[in-house]
Amino acid sequence: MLKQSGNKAGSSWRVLTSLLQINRKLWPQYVFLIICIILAAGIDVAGTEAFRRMISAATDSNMGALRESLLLAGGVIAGTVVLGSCASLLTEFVNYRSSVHLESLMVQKLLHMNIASHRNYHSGDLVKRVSDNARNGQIALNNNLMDGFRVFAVIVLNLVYLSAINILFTVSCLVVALLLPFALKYLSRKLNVIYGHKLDAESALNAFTQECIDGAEVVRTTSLGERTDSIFHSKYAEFMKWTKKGIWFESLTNQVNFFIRIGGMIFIIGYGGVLVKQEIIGVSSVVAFILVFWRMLNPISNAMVMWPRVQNSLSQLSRALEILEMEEERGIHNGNEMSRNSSEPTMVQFSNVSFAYSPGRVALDTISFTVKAGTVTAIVGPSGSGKSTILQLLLGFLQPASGEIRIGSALQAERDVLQWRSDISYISQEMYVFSGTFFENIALGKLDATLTEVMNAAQKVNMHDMIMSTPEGYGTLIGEGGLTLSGGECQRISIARALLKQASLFVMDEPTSALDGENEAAIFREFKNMIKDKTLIIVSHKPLRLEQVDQYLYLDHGQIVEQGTYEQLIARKGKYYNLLNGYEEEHDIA
Ligand SMILES: Nc1ncnc2c1ncn2[C@@H]1O[C@H](COP(=O)(O)OP(=O)(O)OP(=O)(O)O)[C@@H](O)[C@H]1O
Repeated sequence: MLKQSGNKAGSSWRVLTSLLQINRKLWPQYVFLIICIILAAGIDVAGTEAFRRMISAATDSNMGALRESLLLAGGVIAGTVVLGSCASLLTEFVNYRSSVHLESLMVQKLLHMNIASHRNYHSGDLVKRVSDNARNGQIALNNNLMDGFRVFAVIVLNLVYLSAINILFTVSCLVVALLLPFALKYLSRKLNVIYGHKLDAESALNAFTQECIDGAEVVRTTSLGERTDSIFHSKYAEFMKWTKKGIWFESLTNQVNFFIRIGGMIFIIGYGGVLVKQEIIGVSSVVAFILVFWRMLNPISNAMVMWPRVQNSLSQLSRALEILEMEEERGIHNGNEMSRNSSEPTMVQFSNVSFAYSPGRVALDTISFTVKAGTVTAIVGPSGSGKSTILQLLLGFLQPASGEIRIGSALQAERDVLQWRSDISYISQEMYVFSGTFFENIALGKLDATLTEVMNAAQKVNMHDMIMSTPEGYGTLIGEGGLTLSGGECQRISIARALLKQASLFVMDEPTSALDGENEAAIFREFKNMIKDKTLIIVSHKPLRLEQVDQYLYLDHGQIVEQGTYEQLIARKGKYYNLLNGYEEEHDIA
């Protein structure tokens, strides 16, 4: 089952504390930013006081007091400019650093996470979690939290200031202002639930869209078109349902916000007028109250929509954290053992190995075999018999439920998985060409490879002439945005990559499935030269009939049912014999 929903990482508080830990190197910058915000709120209060004094001085015709209040206003303007610039520069800095840091942690995690967990997610969903949820969620959270500090500081400092003028008036105004959070609490909670559903629906829609694009050929060449259309529309309708609900609730939130603002202002003007008439406060103080509340209502209104926004960014970030909490491959960070990384041939041994992808569905059932150093073993058998599972276990992508796997004297369960893999040259069934040049793609097998080494490898897989016929030769771009290669050419590139690695053990999963007879023969001729001092394990659907294969393992329903040389299996006239006969008849091979 592919995962779509992302609220596993837990409560908002847990997401917040995890992010604080992740960004601990940025704590000094965060603290400095908060100090700037508090100082800016203090300057805001000083601005109101300067205004109040100006009005008072003007009504009293006191020129000395007017000059002083103008000086104070000048200081307020200068302080606002300096602190505002510091705060915006720091905000940009922490936004950039924290989002890039989170994204890079996620990319590292994706490279190191257990392959079984990786398969639980759709690739489109993973891309969205890294490049959208992590980046936008982190930036939105920073901005919303800093807005929160700003609002808190503005409210507290302004209330202290107003209390110095008249406590009763201040408390009454505060009560009116506090109506806002209570009125909007219910709406915010609803909005949060809606945002969660909307994210899930959007994720499911994106994953399905990517599947349609990736499988475009299959959709077109089968009768899937109409079905695909109807699934897309139902997913789109689900997404739109939550989008519309979200818009409606946002609009309701804004309306409630508006009415409380206007009501509050009417209350302040009315009550202030009564206090002036009773000569308890002066007109300049009422103006100060009006100014402060006019300014405070904005932060309070923002505070009300801020919590749903914080919730939205936290639910985005919980999808990112879910990836960071995934189990990594065993021993990935140990690095305390020296790698063998030798090109000496080595023995491979499976002892009583069992594996099940899910309880009750056994893929491999207590299998044991030995591949002697420097020999070639072909694993054959019908589809679903467990051939690829053996390779996945050998490569350490999967862990056996029971039994042991050894390369030479090294026991897999005791070794760092990266060092273990450094001894293996793997040619996968899925040939992947990265976006880059021919040189870069082949040199992935050996990162310090020279052009001559890369050319040698390309020559061995019959690709050199083709590469030299392209405009830039080995510098020609291939993959996405570059030259498009055929399946067979991609396969030859990945074989060249593996040849360059020069490991002690070659493991090949259907290595020539996309090749025509001529290229297949050429590659196997080359293998013959290459593998004369190597151990080689080949998995194949086809009943490979290669003269250099020393041992065949015939797999059926997760068990090795036949084992021996070509001659032994033919003489036995068992399952391998039948498979070979059937294949040769089907392909008209004499
Ligand atoms: N990721 C997976 N999750 C669940 N079951 C799986 C998974 N991969 C393989 N299986 C099941 O495990 C069994 C062995 O699969 P495996 O891919 O090893 O067979 P195979 O012989 O390599 O098949 P093929 O030749 O078609 O590639 C099959 O029953 C298959 O359905």
